Amino acid sequence: WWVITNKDVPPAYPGYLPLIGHAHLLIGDSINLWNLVKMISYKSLKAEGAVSLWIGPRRLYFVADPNDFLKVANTCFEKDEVYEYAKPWMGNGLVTSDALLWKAHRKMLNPAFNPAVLDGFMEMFNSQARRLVTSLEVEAGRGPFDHWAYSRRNALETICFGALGMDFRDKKELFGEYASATEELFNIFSKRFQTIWLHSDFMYNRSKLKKRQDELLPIVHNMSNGILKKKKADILNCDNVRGKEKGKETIFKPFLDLILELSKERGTFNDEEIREHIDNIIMAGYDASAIVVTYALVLVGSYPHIQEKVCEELHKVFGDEDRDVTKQDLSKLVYIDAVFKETMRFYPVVPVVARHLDKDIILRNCTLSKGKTCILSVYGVHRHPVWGLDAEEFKPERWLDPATLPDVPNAFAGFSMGRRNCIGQTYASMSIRIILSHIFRNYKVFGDHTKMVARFDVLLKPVSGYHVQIEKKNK
Ligand code: HEM
Repeated sequence: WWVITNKDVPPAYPGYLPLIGHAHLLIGDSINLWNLVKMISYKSLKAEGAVSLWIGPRRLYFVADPNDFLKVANTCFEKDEVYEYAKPWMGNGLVTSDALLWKAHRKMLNPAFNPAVLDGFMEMFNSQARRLVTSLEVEAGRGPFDHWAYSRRNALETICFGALGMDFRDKKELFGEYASATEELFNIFSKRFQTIWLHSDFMYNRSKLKKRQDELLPIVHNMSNGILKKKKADILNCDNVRGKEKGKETIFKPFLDLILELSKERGTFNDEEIREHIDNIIMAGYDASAIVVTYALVLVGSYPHIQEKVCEELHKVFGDEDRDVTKQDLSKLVYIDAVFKETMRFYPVVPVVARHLDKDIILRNCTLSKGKTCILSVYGVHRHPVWGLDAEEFKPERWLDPATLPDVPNAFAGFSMGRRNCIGQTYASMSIRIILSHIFRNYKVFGDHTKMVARFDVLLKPVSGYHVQIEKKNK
């Protein structure tokens, strides 16, 4: 009642029940959870930016206003306690670490992800994109197929090769095992969140989900431990730690090299911390990038006029040449860039992030109090009225003219916002735009995103209706 009548507090979301609050709304699978996230986002937008929710006695705020999102994201850097669920996997890597450690480690890791370092990745991004194009050949002209499986494997190879300097490209089994273990772990975290009694460690530690988690963790840790062990052995043998391709040294410097150099020179990271950073980079980077490629193909495949513009632009820049995409090409491929951004706006792969409020925050229309959880809705920000009446439409054109973009600078949150945003965003943006340039130069794509069903399983993942058909283009 206090919340309903106090104008300083975000209004309560409908459906509150005594004792359990809104926990009953969580019941169901991860498709229901996604529908719930959308409904709460729209309600928050109607309520001028935010609503209050209760999971049992725990109070949560749900914020969907762009400026409020940024204010919370840049005021409180502490992650919410749900991130603790992932700690047995990711330890104190950047995604899950507490604010104090995060500040120190992020400062040290930022240089590894800066655009100048990433320029050295161009050749590798191109050769990985070509590898994806070649692997898709078997599907050309053969009807709808699951292209996510291809882009996921390719993205995992790219992250291992580019970020960690390890060539696992011919180890099929490793990928299959690792990818299904990470998929199941995400699913376990999501189920735990949806099952209120499993929020307590006491109950969770006695559950079947925890047992399964304990079986899966060695699979994912073996991969990162293997990478670390091999890298250290290479260094001891004075083998060059730079990325190597087909026996020749390439110019890119994997992120792991920087981490290892820092620990050697300054004793900054111990082995455990390095392993945790590896787990975070792989986990945070590979599937999110693969899913964006997946959504982009379905969306562009759904709109022939958009695909035509993509192809016109590619023809203008490359003519009939099948050459690599250069940095200069990327700056000319403005429509592909618009497709990439609009895909991320339309289907945000990370639809919400959560912070723990370590201080009171005064927002435009309400005050959030210290000690509570704040869910920041990327989806809500991307559907905010600042995007105009056509916010529900997939329209890459809106990105081409500043006049058709929102007049607030914080209306895009695909990589979160503020200082604790995605460290890998330039990597993701470069690699995805290069992949799209290669795919649309080689294939015509057909899809129908209106049939797509998605689920919220930490990431926003497609469940069905996302399969596309491809036809090889005559060169
Ligand atoms: C399109 C692909 C990607 C999307 C949509 C994405 C999105 C995000 C978002 C929304 C966050 C904030 C998460 C939170 O606060 O809970 C984040 C954090 C992070 N991302 Fe990404 N990401 C992508 C690709 C990558 C790649 C390729 C890498 C690594 C190479 C990466 C590494 C990270 C790391 C390490 C963090 C934690 C940053 C910190 O807390 O300082 N991401 N990402």
